[in-house]
Amino acid sequence: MDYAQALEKLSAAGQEHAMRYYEELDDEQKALLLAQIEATDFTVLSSLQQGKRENERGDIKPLAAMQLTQIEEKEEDFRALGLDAIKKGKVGAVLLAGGMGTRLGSDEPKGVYNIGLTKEVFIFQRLIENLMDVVKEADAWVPLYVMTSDKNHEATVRFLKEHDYFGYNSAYVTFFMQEMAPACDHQGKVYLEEKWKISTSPNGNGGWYSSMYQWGAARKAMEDGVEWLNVFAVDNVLQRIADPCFVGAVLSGNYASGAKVVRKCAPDEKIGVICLEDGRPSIVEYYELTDELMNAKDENGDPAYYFGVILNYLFRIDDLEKIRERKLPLHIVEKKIPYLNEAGERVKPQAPNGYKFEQLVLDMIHELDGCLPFEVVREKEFAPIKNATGIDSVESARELCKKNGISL
Ligand SMILES: CC(=O)N[C@H]1[C@@H](OP(=O)(O)O)O[C@H](CO)[C@@H](O)[C@@H]1O
Repeated sequence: MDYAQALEKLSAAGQEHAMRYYEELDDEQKALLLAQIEATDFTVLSSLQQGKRENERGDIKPLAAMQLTQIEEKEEDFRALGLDAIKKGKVGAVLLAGGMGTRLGSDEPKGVYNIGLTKEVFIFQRLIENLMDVVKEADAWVPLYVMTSDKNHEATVRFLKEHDYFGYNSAYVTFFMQEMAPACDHQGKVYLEEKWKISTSPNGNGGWYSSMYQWGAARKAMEDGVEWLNVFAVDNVLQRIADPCFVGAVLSGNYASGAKVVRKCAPDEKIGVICLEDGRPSIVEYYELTDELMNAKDENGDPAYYFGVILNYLFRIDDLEKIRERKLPLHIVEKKIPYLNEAGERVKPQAPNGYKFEQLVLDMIHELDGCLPFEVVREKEFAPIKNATGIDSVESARELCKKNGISL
């Protein structure tokens, strides 16, 4: 893309200011900026300019989960079915690791964070050790796809190589990168992070399959005979991955997808709740949950929206392929975005100064025809690390690891 084409693209989106330092740049910087303008989808910004700040939700109703007692009754059959699929190489695992450890006070990829007390225990290591349990049980490697981002790709690949993938067979590890979306001020104008670089951030965890496809990793998975993908977050160190029982339950019910859920520990716990939206499975994220939904009760007096997702989903690739071209809703999130001011100086804002645009994995569930909410024991499977201390922190996760006999 040359200067004139870039300017035309920017003008059409009302973003000409992104080239205001162009004349000051050297040739390499000019080329970088032009390439970024070519690659960036500015149409996401129009949702803000049209004044659409929030997702409009449909008619929300409760959705029953398959509960622990029901699972226990069929556990043996589910496990056998799941293990068979894993042995045949039909189940892959997708680690969503595009994020940084910023909230933990680290400048490194989140998975590189060491939660050990007496020895090094990195988040990535914990997750790989969990997956190894299944590899041993099935006596088969589970293909592992690791999603990184522009912010952490090299550091992640280097770290895992240096640690010899914590014993995982590297022939079964594939990396792909998450796409980025521009970040803008409250008026919808993109920020610059350098004179030659527009501020961008990872486009949310809903972009994982299209990124996996664009990088050729999805095609490779299909060619290798993978039929199901277990997507999971980097931050839950008790995460059971490619869990044979969960896989078997989803397969036996012939669902397009499954979601591991836990009973919420408080009405305002920060997890998304599984529900029906206009008759289809869906998830309302915690920051979009209204007081009415939060406090609704069922006929037994229990919370009507009791089950929250732990960001561990199983998807059938055939069904993902059907929805790959569909546009997922955009969630507009207010954030602190470092930027260059009028004088060209770098500013690290203390308060939110603009928006990032994200697609969310939970919206993929709504696009699919079916989803099995599958209850798990939270003390055994849910130890998310979001903060350094307090709720959902390194500290609380360590406690839970200890209770599960994991030495740190
Ligand atoms: C978009 C998305 O997937 N959000 C997830 C994710 O939220 P965070 O904002 O990253 O804490 O993790 C939660 C579980 O820890 C899950 O309940 C929620 O739905």
